[in-house]
This record gives sequence, C-alpha cells and structure tokens, in this order.
Amino acid sequence: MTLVLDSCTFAYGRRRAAVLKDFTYRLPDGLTILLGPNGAGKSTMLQLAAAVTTPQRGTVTWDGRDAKSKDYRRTVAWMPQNITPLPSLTAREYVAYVGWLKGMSKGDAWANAPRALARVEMTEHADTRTGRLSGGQLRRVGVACALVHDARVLLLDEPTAGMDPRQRRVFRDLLASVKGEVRVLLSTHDVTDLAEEADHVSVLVGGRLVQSGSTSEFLAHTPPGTAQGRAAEGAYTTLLESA
Ligand SMILES: Nc1ncnc2c1ncn2[C@@H]1O[C@H](COP(=O)(O)OP(=O)(O)OP(=O)(O)O)[C@@H](O)[C@H]1O
Repeated sequence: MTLVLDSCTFAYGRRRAAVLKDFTYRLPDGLTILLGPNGAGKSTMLQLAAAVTTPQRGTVTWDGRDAKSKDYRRTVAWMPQNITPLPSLTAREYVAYVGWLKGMSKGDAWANAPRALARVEMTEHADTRTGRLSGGQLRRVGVACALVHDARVLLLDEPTAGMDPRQRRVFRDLLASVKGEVRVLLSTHDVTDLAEEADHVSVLVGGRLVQSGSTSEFLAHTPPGTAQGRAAEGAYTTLLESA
C-alpha cells in the first residue's frame, strides 16, 4: 500500500511543454529525498502527489484510492516551500484548523493538536501566534499539521531551506523520529546534509527520474577517491553529469 503516480503528464497550461510526461513513481517506505536542479519538476511532482494539482493524464492514488477522494486527502499531508502563517491564530489553533480542514471533527482536531505539537517539540509555543514564529518553528508546526490527522504520507518541499545549522539538526532528528510511522518524501538541494540519513534517494532531472533507489545504490555513484563526507555530493554530481 503506497502512494503511486501512474503515467502522469502535467503541463502548466495547454501551450506549455509538459513538466512531467508519462511519469510513474511509487513512494517507498521510510524517508526518501528528492534531489534535482532548479526547475527539474520536484515541486510539481510533490503538488501532484499532494493533490493540489491534477495531472492532465494519468492517475495519483493511495492504496487504489484516487487523489480526489476524502480518504486520500486525509492520508497525505503536504508542506509547501513557503508556509503562510495565519498571524492571528496560535500554533495550537493553526494545527487544529488544519486537522478540521482535513476532515476531523472540531473536537478531535482541538484535542489532538497539543499531542502533535509535543511530537515536534513545540509545546512551549502552543499559545504563540503563528505570525510570531520563526521560519524553523513554522516548519515544525507544518509537520505537526500532518501528525494531527494521522497522515500516512508527508510531502515536504524544501523544508530545510533557510534554516540555521541548529534548526537543521532539530529538524533532522524530528524526521528520524517520525519516519517509522509515516512515509516521508522530501525535496531538497541540501544533498550533503540529508542524503546519508535517507532510506531512499530519487533524482529528478528535466522531469525524468535518473536515479531512484536505496541510499546505498545512490552512493554507489560516488567517484573513486572522493573525500570522506563528500560522498553524497560526488554521487549527485556524477548523476547530473550523466543525465
Ligand atoms: N505556476 C507555474 N506556472 C508556470 N510554470 C511553472 C509554474 N510552476 C513551475 N513552473 C515551471 O515548471 C518547471 C518545473 O518547476 P518546479 O517548481 O516543479 O521545479 P523544482 O524542481 O521544484 O525547482 P526548484 O528547485 O527551483 O524549486 C519549471 O520550468 C518552472 O518554471
């Protein structure tokens, strides 16, 4: 049972070239990182998977359930590149509101929000208005939004962009703690920081997957003689050069 993009074609407008063409992807379990240069189609792929856009051809499903269904929307959580705070809502209200939007009853959403915030170590900020949170704190609230409605899939679009090293550390620990219970697909340019922590790595170039497999399969592309600590970067460069 997983999220599947099957033979999807998507273009931003009829006259534009397709960003993804006849594109098929099965999301593995654990943490998968999605790499690719600017404009490769990573955000587009995540948005199709999140059902915020619809392919012109092909299907997006979870366990056979279509992306348009209510079940699907509850199963899959998406965190866009830029999370817009609702400045007047506190973190708890925000998380509860997202739970309600995802189909929970008001009571359940309100009752579950503190637990979700605790999972991301945001309890002390539960009553802080989201307009006052830092970018890193807001992203943690974004993950809490996924946990509140028990999503099975978490789609994160460049979640570590702009984070300082300490925030990154906290975020990586958070992902490590949730990846046993939810499948995570995370797009990033931060190859050195995350590749070695991932279970799987997918590399998208020009709307085409040039690599998709376990992290050790990805690292097998590292050129011989690469300095320690640069393996992921080396593997990524090799894949880009041969794409
Ligand atoms: N709303 C849009 N309207 C028209 N074209 C778009 C739109 N969003 C993205 N594109 C185009 O689609 C292509 C893929 O963009 P996408 O944002 O999916 O790539 P990406 O891999 O996420 O890039 P980045 O790493 O820069 O975020 C690019 O050529 C981009 O210019």
